[in-house]
Amino acid sequence: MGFIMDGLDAEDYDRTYTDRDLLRRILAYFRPKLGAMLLVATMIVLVSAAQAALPLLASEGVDAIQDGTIGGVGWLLAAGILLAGALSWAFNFVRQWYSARVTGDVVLRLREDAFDAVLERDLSFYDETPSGRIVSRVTSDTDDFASVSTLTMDLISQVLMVGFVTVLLFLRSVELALLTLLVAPIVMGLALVFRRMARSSTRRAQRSLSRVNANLQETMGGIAVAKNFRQERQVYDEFRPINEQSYRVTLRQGFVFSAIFPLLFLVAGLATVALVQFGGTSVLGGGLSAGDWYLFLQGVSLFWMPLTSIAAFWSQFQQGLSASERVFALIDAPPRVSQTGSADPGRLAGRIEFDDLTFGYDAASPVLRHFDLAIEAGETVALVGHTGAGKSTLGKLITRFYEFQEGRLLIDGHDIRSLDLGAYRRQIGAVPQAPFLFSGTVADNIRYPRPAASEDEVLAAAAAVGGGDWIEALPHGLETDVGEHGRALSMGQRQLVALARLLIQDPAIVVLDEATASVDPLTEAQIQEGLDVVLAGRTSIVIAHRLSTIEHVDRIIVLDHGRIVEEGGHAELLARGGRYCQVYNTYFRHQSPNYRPDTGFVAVGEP
Ligand SMILES: Nc1ncnc2c1ncn2[C@@H]1O[C@H](COP(=O)(O)OP(=O)(O)OP(=O)(O)O)[C@@H](O)[C@H]1O
Repeated sequence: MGFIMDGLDAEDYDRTYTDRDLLRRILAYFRPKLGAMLLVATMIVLVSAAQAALPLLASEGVDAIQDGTIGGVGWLLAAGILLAGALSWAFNFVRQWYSARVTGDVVLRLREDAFDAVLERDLSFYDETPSGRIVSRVTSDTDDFASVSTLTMDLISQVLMVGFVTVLLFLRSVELALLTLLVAPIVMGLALVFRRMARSSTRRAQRSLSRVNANLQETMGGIAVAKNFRQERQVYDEFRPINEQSYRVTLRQGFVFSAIFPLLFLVAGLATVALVQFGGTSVLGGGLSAGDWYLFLQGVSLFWMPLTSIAAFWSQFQQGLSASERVFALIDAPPRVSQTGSADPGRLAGRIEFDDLTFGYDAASPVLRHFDLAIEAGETVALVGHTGAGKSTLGKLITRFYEFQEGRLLIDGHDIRSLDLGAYRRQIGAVPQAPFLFSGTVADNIRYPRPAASEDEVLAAAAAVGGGDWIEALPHGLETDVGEHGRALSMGQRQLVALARLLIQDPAIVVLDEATASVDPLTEAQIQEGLDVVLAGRTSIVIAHRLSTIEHVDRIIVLDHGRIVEEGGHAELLARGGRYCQVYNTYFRHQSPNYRPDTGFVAVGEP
């Protein structure tokens, strides 16, 4: 199937539930709504009885016409039909209203649970799963699930009506009733065969849709870059096959679903022909009244409607089932980061020790092998090294976003796995290269880690960073709106906000991925001053990209392919002429204020 199925594989955490498990999970969501469900069930019975009464009354009318008594009972029958219609409408209204409420409440809970599960996932989950796919599970999949419950109630109502009609038919003529029923197993058999095909094609259609979503999400996220490089065409070319795949998979699904109808109608048509033939002959022979025959012909259409609609709804039903499967898989995905204890770490001093630690994003190809490193409490360490050396990886392990495979990671001498994760993370301040700001004001963003922080605290934090001059440059000071993702602020200003935010958080350990984007010298100086304030008294691990940082830290650690190849102070390492000098020549030399092109190289000795 090649192209059509490319990229539609399950996510790592996807699983297939048995129908029983799935049903049990779904029912668990409905259980708290038992009262409303009972009311809906009662309404369903009443609606079905009222609807089944209609053909019965009409058949009485036909009989009355035949034996000439219609003049006497006609108005009574007409009133009865009117009443049955009105009651059926009223019961149906109550049923629809309550079932909409039940469904709405269930989707509300399911969506909350799914969103909760998403928030609980480790960062590794977000690295591996495109955000569009996650969004698709929380939104459209839960919607599809809602349609299952609505359909289930519709189906129950129809099946009940079939029950009433069947009883009526048997009361009138056992042979004709048996003839009508004879076809039911054939239809059910067809529906069962169809079930399996429908479920897998639906699952693929949903995956292809979430692929479209993921692509759109990524495109929107990087639209500025795409436009900058005039890559709109390439973006379009990437989108086209994904969209086309979704089209083909959906078409295939449509084909599978439409194949069942002609078959069902054929079987239904044959059964009706037989009834017309047998019934007609019986009426002529006097074995059956015209009214009964009419009832059978009406009954058979009432009887067929639910069966064909089961098949018609099957697509949505399957869609809903596999949607619920996808939502439950998201909710049930086991965490990668597993804590063995929940000890309260108290206020951390901040000593960090990697002890013979082995870690790989993929366990088969470790990034760190038997890695040892001790960072003392309050020490500021700069990690340097070529791209892919493992600098960010160390940060991700300290922030406990990833689970390592072997060895130990000790925080103040305690195994990191034994700590209460929430309490531990609250004491870790992580600043990514491009700090993320939420929509709102600068003050809101500074206050983010501690919403209860007072205005004065926010102002003090902002003022402590870079002398606070930067606040005056903002159009409305701390009340300036930062725009979506902080786009209304310059890169430098966003970094200053992130530093002030750290002061409000007051973490014991800071993991800072320095921005590579260059900022003007004034902002650079403000950031440096801000860093001095923010990092003072805390253990700091800086993935260093700025010369001024590496000149000031307590210790520089040079990483290469996940190993420490050199460590020490800036001057000491420069004098040594080793690996640090290579890194320095490549990344830091040109940042010196006295830099002239092709100057400032530090001699590197033979390794
Ligand atoms: N989420 C991930 N999944 C799989 N492999 C990853 C992931 N993140 C990093 N890696 C791999 O791990 C290795 C170390 O990456 P890491 O990001 O730690 O390097 P780095 O030194 O921080 O590089 P840079 O300076 O470019 O950020 C690289 O080979 C990289 O390809």
